[in-house]
Amino acid sequence: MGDGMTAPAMVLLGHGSRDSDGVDEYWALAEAVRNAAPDLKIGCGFVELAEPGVDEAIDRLVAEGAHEVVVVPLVLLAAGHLKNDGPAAMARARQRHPSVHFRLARDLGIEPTLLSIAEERIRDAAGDADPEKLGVALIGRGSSDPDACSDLWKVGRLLADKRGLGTIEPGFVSVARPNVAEAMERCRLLGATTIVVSPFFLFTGMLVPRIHQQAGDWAAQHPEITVLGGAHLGPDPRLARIVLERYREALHGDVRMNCDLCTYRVQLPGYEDKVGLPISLTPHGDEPARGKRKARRAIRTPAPAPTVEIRRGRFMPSTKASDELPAIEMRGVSFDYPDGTSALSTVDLTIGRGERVALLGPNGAGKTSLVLQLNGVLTPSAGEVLISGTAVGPKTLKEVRRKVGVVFQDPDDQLFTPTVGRDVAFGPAHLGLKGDELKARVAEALSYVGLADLADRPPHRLSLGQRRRAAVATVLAMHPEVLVLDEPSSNLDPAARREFADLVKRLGMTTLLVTHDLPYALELCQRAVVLDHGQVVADGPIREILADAGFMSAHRLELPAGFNPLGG
Ligand SMILES: Nc1ncnc2c1ncn2[C@@H]1O[C@H](COP(=O)(O)OP(=O)(O)OP(=O)(O)O)[C@@H](O)[C@H]1O
Repeated sequence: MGDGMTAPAMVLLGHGSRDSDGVDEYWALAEAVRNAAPDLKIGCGFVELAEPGVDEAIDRLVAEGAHEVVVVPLVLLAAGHLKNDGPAAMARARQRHPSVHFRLARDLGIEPTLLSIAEERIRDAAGDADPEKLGVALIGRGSSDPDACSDLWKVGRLLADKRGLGTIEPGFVSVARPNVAEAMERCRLLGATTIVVSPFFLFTGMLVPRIHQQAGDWAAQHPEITVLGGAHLGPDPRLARIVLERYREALHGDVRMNCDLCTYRVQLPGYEDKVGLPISLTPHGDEPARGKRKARRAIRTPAPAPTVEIRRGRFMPSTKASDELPAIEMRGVSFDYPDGTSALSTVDLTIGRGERVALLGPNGAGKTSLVLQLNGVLTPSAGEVLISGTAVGPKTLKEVRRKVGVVFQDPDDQLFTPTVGRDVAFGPAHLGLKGDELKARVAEALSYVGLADLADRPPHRLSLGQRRRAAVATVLAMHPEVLVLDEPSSNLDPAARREFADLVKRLGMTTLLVTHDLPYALELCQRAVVLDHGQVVADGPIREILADAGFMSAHRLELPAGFNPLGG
């Protein structure tokens, strides 16, 4: 313990960013808060992507003697990070320091000074544009959390109210709609000839330039409209006063929108009985991420499935991949098709050895485009893909295609020779296997999938369920390290579904299951990654994701009628 500090202390909780300018702006605002309250002990910490982490910031203050700590999140609107990561940081801190009193302040929220700063940014951009012909596309981050999105609409309404700023049309750069182009289009349809695109962001980061880029794309289609880029709020020293107000509110217990206390935080009946603690109280992970994005829901690291072992019925890869290296790692992967369609946008994804992960998302989300990066059929426009540490590229294609076995939805894409046995032999024969070794490889793969007796059968004489298992055997014969299954349950009858699920479980391999069949995904996987518009919008325990009705409908994911993901 330190010098016996008695006054309460404050932690400024930043989100962190991969963009160093965004992190610098956080530090500038922290400096402004320090200047505004020189006597207050202030710690600084981030949820992710920058250091120090919030836990470290809290521990430092406690080590210096603080026994009352107020955490003030530097976020504009309450959404996932405040509702989940803030309370999670509190819960961890309470466990580590049971004698210290922790309080979580609310978001900066809809506040007059903040509105004035936003107004100034819009006016600076608009110059002397005629207010009658002015439209403002007020762009927020976008969230699956309706509270955060609806707050942006309130901000828009308040800015439109008697300030002479013209038409204000809210929009979102990711996840939620309307998007940037749609907000601008609404301004145009309402008669604007000048549109200011104003990012309602506290700090810059990866998304503010993206807003301007999207606005630029729209402007290129509408030469008749003057489009002006506005600045985000930035570390304006006036914000320091709001931060201190939030600190005082929390200290005196008067926090009205605080999900650490909110009785409405978990609205699912029986949630805690069935699932345990709410996600906001589960550990966030051991450390802040270093330069790698963790999606909002990556709150709990799923326990990896057991390592592949030599046992009857389990599959054993021929080469032993390093246990330390993830089976799949995608770092900042973006991909555009030649016609310019953006299919993936800065995807970060790490899948550990032995994990079974469901890749979910609505039609057109980018699932297939992602899968095809894993075996080098498509090449990222930016970023990189590593399979067990091997970077996917022209020189490693052969190795990577052996390591990643993709089983397509239509087994007939993989079964094209006169007999099942020859189909299974096809890949290993190309690897150079011959004679008894090749025969043994085929027999082994067929026995894993329960088709040992059908090696001489023509594939078209098998049932769909058998053909799908035969397709799995064709990739198992290559001794892959990763299995990718594309819609494996489609069109299977209940018995064949069950047999296939049993096979996947028995193989115990690192598996990426791409599917719209959510109950099947829940049965086979503990973790889900949700893609939408080419971005990872959730990554975490599948049960919690499927149980989040708001999130699910925001991403056009529907459970079958009457299916309760929390049951059983
Ligand atoms: N060959 C292509 N050329 C141009 N755009 C493409 C091509 N293939 C896919 N896209 C576009 O890329 C985006 C992602 O498509 P993708 O097929 O990866 O999605 P998906 O999640 O697999 O969809 P689904 O669930 O319907 O199979 C979509 O906007 C789609 O229209």
